Amino acid sequence: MTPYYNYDISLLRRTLDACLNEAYRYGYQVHYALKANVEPVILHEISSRGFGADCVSGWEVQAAVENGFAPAKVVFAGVGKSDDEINYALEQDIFAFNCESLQELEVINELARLKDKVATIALRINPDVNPDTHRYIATGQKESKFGISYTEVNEALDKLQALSNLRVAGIHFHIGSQILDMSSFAELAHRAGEISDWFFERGVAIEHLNMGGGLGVDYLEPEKNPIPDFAAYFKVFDDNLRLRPSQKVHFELGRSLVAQCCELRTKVLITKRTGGGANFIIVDAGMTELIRPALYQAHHKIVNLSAEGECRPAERYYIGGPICESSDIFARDIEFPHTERGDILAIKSVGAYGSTMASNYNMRPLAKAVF
Ligand SMILES: Cc1ncc(COP(=O)(O)O)c(C=O)c1O
Ligand SMILES: N[C@@H](CCCC[NH3+])C(=O)O
Repeated sequence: MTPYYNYDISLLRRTLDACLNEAYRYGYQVHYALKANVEPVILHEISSRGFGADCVSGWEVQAAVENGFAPAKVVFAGVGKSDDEINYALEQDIFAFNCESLQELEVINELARLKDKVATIALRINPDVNPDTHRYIATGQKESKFGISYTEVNEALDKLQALSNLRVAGIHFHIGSQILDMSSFAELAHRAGEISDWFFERGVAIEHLNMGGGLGVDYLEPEKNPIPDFAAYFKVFDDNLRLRPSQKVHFELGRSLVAQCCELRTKVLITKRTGGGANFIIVDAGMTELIRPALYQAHHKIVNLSAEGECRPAERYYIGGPICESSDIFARDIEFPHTERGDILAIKSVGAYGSTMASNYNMRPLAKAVF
């Protein structure tokens, strides 16, 4: 039955409660970013606690609504939304569209007009903050494809005068993912306050400031730090984000809520030595179940469950999957207990961007989940 995703629902619940306790302290609303994980069991755990949803496609909006998230707490971002996706979200009366370009403002306005509706929107503004993370998952520098740039905000305001089927209620930011350096969030909070003031000075009352997501997790020592430091994270915003009366702050957290509650269990198929002398373990999971190492050189801790409680000598190993790609490698030259064909390994911290980024490449079936 390997490979399969093995979930720890108790850890998920503790993580969600820790997040909510800290967010409530400041009256913050957290929307769960569905792109991280869309297992219905997981979605129900999250929606039943009152989290909102952050979606990046019409299908995610549908999954959110079908799995208990209130449409009035759904936000819909995305640099390219199709008319069908926008129409579906309009019919659901979602909380806000996070708009990422001037052209998108016109498109949503027109589709709302055809339905005789007024769509609530937030402008996703690219704050030009460059966090310390892999360049493929940084999203808020000025070269990024996401959001409306600083230089276009004046033009956006002019355009909005004529778009009577839109109501601008918020501003939205998302600087990237797997960010552990709180100073990037402090910089974002300052920038967001300045931008909100800029709108007020021009007669646009910003009701909500959406800070996006991005809080990172400990991939090196997941057992030591299973629950991210939500207290420090929200405090940075409380300390650095200057609010006007009645303004609300929203977040879109994905990884930090679900990454640690799942491991990928996989069986050793082959052990072999390459011509270059590398000692290889080939397992039955591959980049089809977890693409993060191949795509971002991401590190995931791996343990040999079969060796637990045994006294096996340590060796140096490469651990890879069966996929016909040289990048299908989970770990390179790591110290690991002596491993044999048939052993079961656990690849940790795969609850976020594991199953949602899975593929059928090499005609492999999607792996099952066990809770
Ligand atoms: C717009 C937006 N919001 C929220 C998230 C969730 O990010 P994370 O999983 O890092 O919290 C992402 C993904 O990076 C995103 O693109
Ligand atoms: N998929 C990425 C994060 C990007 C999230 C979407 N903006 C990861 O696995 O780390």
